[in-house]
Amino acid sequence: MGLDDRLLKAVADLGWSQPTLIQERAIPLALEGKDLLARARTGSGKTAAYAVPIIQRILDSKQSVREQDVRALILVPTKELGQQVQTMIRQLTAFCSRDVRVADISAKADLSAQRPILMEKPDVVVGTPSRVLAHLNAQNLVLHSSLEMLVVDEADLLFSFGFEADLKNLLCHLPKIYQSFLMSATFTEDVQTLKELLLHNPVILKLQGSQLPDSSQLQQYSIKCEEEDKFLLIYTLLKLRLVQGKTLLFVGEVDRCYRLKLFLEQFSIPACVLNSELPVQSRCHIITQFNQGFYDYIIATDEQSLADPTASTEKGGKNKDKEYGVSRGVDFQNVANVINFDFPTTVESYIHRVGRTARADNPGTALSFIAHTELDLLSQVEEALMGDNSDCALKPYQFKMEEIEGFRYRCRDAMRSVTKQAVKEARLKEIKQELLNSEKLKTYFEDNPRDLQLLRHDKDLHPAVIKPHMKNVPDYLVPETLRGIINPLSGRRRKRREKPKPQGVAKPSFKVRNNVTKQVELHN
Ligand SMILES: Nc1ncnc2c1ncn2[C@@H]1O[C@H](COP(=O)(O)OP(=O)(O)OP(=O)(O)O)[C@@H](O)[C@H]1O
Repeated sequence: MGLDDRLLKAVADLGWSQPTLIQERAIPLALEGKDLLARARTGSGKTAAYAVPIIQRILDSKQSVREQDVRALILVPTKELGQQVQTMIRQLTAFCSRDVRVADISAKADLSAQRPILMEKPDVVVGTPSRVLAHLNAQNLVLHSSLEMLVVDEADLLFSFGFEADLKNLLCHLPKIYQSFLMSATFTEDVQTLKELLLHNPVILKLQGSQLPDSSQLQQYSIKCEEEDKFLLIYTLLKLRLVQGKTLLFVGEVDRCYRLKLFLEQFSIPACVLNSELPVQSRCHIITQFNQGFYDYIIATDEQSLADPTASTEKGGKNKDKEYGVSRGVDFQNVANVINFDFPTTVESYIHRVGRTARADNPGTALSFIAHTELDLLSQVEEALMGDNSDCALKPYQFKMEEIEGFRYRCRDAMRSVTKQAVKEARLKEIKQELLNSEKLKTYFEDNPRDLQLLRHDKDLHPAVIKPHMKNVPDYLVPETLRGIINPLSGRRRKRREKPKPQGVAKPSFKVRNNVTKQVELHN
């Protein structure tokens, strides 16, 4: 591709031996100066597909003596994504960081606090449309003469996050001519509108019919179970370590995050929660630490309250952050499993959630619990993901619920402690805790940017109600078919003292044993 050696060295350090399909197609076209509209499935490496040519073009331009100026603007729908894009660009510019400077302004710091950063005119600015517009209006950022490249990442989400007006206003501050890239996992009407607004004669790259990797990389299962059984099943899967590797558990509402966390706590299964009420510093820290292997489980809500930005004014929603998005675009690394504890409400949401696993070339598993009220949604997802030969992407998860009946008593016992009041208290406690953490993080990381190991986010929220015996699983409760192959006692305390695991390829996730008579009939 004729890329600068410093860029190639950074790519090599990232361990990327070859470009992904979207990168192979998009980078040369972008280097030629073409506008691009790219749709590629989630996790396919879209960020580098635009970041590499941007960096290359900035490096090229630095060969002639030019004034330092903002040359590229990257618009993202969420703060999490903003931070992630900045990190990716920093990694790619590790060997030319003086020549290509990047600043992410999506975090909710004071405009005036971010002003000095923008005054230095970083080559690349990353931000949400509302944030960028605020800086443009305050004249902290001036783009009308310098901007050469504009990226709209996760373009399908920008409008649904309520950024339409901001974006249109923002365009008035841009020069007449610049190169644009629109990146999206799905082509929606909103993307079409954006295309007309931003792109001139674009090359359209529509790379994959399927929006998720195929079954050789991503295995998808569903199991029908009602409310109590969901808790029984998740407890068994996690406690008996039938689910292995880093796992994202998605629930429908913020309350449910805490309900599930408190429930698992009873069995000494630690988990972090991630939702729009937590401060952005904490959210980003949780994601970073999860990527570094500090935590095995994150219980997350996704965009439910976000699809409708007005939800932030509704009862109970006033603290929600409309620029929050966990299932969209965030690069959780080496996630072995996504579990839909509550089924998502739209097909797109399913794709974005499940797209957090099986990223790049890694394998992954998705398991969805389906209550009878969610059956219609399941059919919609199945229809949308139907393969060319009418194969259903989601296979039934063969699990003999009757074999784990013995655990029901414990499960009910634990559920009794998770009262509405306990959930309410936990929710408050967590937010207070995270606000404190967030302050600590802010000041601490200003001085120690490399040290991210300061705080944990998976501490117990309600230690008083935990009964010590619940932590262990007596042998007689373990289904005969599973005895000898699982080690429920190997777990938390010992593990937590371990050093963080090195990053690596996600391991096959759900236990498979040939000697288990169909109890866990999963991958080979
Ligand atoms: N050429 C490559 N070889 C190997 N891994 C890569 C390559 N390019 C990117 N990756 C890795 O693939 C993962 C997914 O990349 P990225 O986040 O850019 O995907 P995406 O297409 O933007 O996904 P989403 O739509 O979910 O945001 C990242 O962890 C990234 O480091």
